[in-house]
Amino acid sequence: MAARILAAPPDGSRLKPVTGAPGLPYIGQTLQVMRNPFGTATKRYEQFGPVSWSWLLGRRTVTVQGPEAAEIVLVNRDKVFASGPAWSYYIGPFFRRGIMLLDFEEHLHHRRIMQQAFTRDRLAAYMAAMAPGIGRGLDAWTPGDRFTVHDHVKQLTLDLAVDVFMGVDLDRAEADRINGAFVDAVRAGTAYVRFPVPGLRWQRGLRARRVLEDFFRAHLPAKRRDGGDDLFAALCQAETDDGHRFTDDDVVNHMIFVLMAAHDTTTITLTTMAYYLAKHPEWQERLRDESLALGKPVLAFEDLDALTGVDLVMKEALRLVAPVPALPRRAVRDTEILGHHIPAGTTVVVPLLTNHRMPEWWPDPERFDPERFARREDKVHRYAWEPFGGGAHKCIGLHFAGMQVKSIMHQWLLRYRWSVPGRYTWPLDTTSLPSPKDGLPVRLDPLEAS
Ligand code: HEM
Repeated sequence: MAARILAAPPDGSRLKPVTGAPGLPYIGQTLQVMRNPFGTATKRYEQFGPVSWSWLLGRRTVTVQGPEAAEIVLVNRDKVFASGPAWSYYIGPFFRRGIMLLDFEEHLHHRRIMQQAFTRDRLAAYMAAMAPGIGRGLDAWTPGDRFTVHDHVKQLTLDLAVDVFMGVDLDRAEADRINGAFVDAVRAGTAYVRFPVPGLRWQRGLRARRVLEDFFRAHLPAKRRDGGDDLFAALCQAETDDGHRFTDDDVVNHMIFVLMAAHDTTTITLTTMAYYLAKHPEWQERLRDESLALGKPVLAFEDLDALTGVDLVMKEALRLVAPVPALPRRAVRDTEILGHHIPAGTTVVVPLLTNHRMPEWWPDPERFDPERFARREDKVHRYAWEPFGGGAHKCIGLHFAGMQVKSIMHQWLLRYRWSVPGRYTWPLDTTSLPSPKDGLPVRLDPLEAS
């Protein structure tokens, strides 16, 4: 494909233009990137280096590969890369006014209030609150030959979110309705047709947003009145030292966003861990031995650092399959990245999914090798391993995520052993957030019987 420049650098600037093989206007490389993100990224890097452009989902998009460029964009020293306008293009109608869609002063204001819902004491309370739900959820799993991990884990994390985040009792039908709305809202972000057509992703996303807003608005007055240990109550009560609080609209918008941010990402992490632990039974046994050695049916806050194996496997799973595959930003002024001219208004994308498998930064990147984190291969660059992003928008829930993933994995390892046939390779769908097309069917055996 013919190489073309994005825009000529200003005269006398000594900057280089961004080059790329943009493809057809609007569509460009969308299909290639979604269907084969790794192959497409490698080819691009070989041809154009770390900074290149193409049409992607209707936008002229600069993709910056590798940790050096990622650091420039995410750390954002000159406040030139805005998150809101970039993310809004993909998910704005469904997740508007979520914290990730706010920028600069306003973002900082909301982030300082939200931080109150993620203090150490709050985290310890969430962790204690989720333990019984994890046990109940896992006990309800039916062992067998074709147990679909992804679907069951998604159900479990949603049920936990209802418990720990919302603190409300929902019957199965209502929980399913809310889960369905989240699924539709997330999938709408990567719709090819980006306006409402009945039955297509975009329209389903808009309908889902209404369902979620009505749901949280209906529960809000009681939550403000009664308080509680859940995240919903925490957001209602959160107050900074100088007395700033969230309005009702803020609480609804943040709840919708945080639930989405929390439940899909941990589901993908656990599913990826389960896949590699099925492919590498020696690792599954090592983790199980550690959990057995702990001698506790339920993981406590102070045990989080004790399970070193699960920590390594979680990190490696997040490297191999970054649950948030790419982070978009919009340049609000003319700027530069690694000596390339980026005109104001350009969408810039940091591709976490493919950055984590660059052979330039990771030895044998396709290999599942959790020990690489014990050897600290990630130290090659601060942004080589970046599943939680970085800078002002760095994941506010990263400790929560670790806590939830480890709590679930601990109880899971103590109850079940799981396996896949030796020749099985999962079909990873990368057209939205990454997930296995087949739901990851495994053979699940109760521990005492296997
Ligand atoms: C393994 C699980 C998770 C992963 C991989 C993950 C990843 C990320 C990433 C990459 C971002 C940055 C987005 C950007 O810069 O554009 C982010 C932001 C965010 N995450 Fe997570 N996340 C996870 C779990 C969670 C959980 C459990 C919660 C809440 C309990 C959460 C809440 C948020 C929020 C609120 C933001 C926006 C922060 C801001 O804009 O200031 N995440 N997450």
